[in-house]
Amino acid sequence: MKAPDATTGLTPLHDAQRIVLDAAIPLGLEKISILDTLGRVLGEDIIAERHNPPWDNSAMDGFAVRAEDIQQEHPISKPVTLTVIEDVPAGKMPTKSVGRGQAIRIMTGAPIPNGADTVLKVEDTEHTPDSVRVFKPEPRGSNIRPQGEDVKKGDCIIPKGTTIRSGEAGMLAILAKSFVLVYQRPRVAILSTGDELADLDERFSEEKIINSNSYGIAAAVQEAGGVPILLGIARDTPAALKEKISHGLNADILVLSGGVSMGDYDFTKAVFRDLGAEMNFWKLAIRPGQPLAFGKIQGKLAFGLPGNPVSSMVTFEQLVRPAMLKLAGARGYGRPLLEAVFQEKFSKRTDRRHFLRGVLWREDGVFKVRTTGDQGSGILTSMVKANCLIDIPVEVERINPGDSVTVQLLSGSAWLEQAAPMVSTGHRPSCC
Ligand SMILES: Nc1nc2c(c(=O)[nH]1)N[C@H]1C(S)=C(S)[C@@H](COP(=O)(O)OP(=O)(O)OC[C@H]3O[C@@H](n4cnc5c(N)ncnc54)[C@H](O)[C@@H]3O)O[C@H]1N2
Ligand code: MOO
Repeated sequence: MKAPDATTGLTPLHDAQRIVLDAAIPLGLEKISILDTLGRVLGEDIIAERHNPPWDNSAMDGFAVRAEDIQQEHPISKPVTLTVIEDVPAGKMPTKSVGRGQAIRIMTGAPIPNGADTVLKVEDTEHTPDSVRVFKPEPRGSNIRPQGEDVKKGDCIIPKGTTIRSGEAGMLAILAKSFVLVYQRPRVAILSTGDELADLDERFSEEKIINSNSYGIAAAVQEAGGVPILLGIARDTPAALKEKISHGLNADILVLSGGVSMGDYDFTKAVFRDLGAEMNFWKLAIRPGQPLAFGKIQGKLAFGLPGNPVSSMVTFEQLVRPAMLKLAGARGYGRPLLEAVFQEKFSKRTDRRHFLRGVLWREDGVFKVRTTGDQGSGILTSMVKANCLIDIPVEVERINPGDSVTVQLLSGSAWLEQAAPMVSTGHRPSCC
């Protein structure tokens, strides 16, 4: 790791990410039902034990024929007539072979009978129960889906480390895998610190503020595929902090928020050290989210995130989420990235990488992005409005409208849904 920058004393995010990822070791495996696999990471290679489709089958409703029987010079005026010898619906095997001058009526998905090498679409024919007239000759092999065109027996179809989506779930069913091995979901214990905090629904006096970080972080944990365990609020004493932390050490990751900066009541660092953690305390070269503690306590990853609500969310995104994904066995640890055209003026000092909360949309075939407005680290509405984080590198001092920027897409498809109404007005649709 590079030492913190000599003039600023700040540690590059990239170095912190490398240390965190090096410390994160994938969890064990468990066997689960196919119905529970959505979003889980596969812990085994899925090898096909049979072909899909299992046999050559028809891609159309029509007639299975021999190509050589339907080649004709004047199909409209002198169509060939074939004798229909059998009906094969999907789910039945043919019992007869197609001989010269013969056809078998066949439905989409049904196995191709022996002797046939081509399927005619029903709408290109005239037919009775016993005969079919062919008005449009098809080349040999038309409308036949060959055995194994999708999956070949013995091939690795879904590799270990794949996150299961609907396509993979369907494929598991095709391959008759009703139970599969997946990585365990990371359990993340969440603790908020601070005497100023009151918990949601608690009766509290006017000097208190509601603990929102625990709930934002819990949702972020779930979105990353983990299981949140809420430890509540620790008061600002080392003893209270230690006691609460001890409850969280059954989890795989411990995430604290608050108490990591320079205040008289900021004990996170000291308590982490007392608990035997080999501690990294960083002043990260990012904004928001400068002060941050990270280490291992009794083998568990422990993060002390900054208390400001946006800072805790942004540092979760950049450090905790990647660690969770590595624990969960995933192959990639980052969000999807896009290049977009910045729509505003922005300037900053060249000491920190900034993560601006942004609104991304597509207009005239181009991705465009603007900020959500004020970017203070206590302005949580900036996260509510955002569908992306705009990543402004450390060394960049100024961005002008029309400049290209990199954005990290936040969860789901919100950026697509929001695009249209937000573009024209620049605001969220108002509440009713
Ligand atoms: N002298 C310095 N002061 C501060 C520095 C610094 O470098 N030198 N850094 C500032 C930055 S940047 C940040 S970020 C904060 C981080 O402070 P802490 O992690 O110690 O957090 P707190 O002081 O406990 O709280 C900060 C702020 O966030 C609110 N908060 C805390 N926990 C929650 C919660 N669970 N839910 C909602 N809001 C929470 C808290 O009330 C404060 O307003 O330090 C700066 N100071
Ligand atoms: O890092 Mo603090 O998060 O800038 O407010």
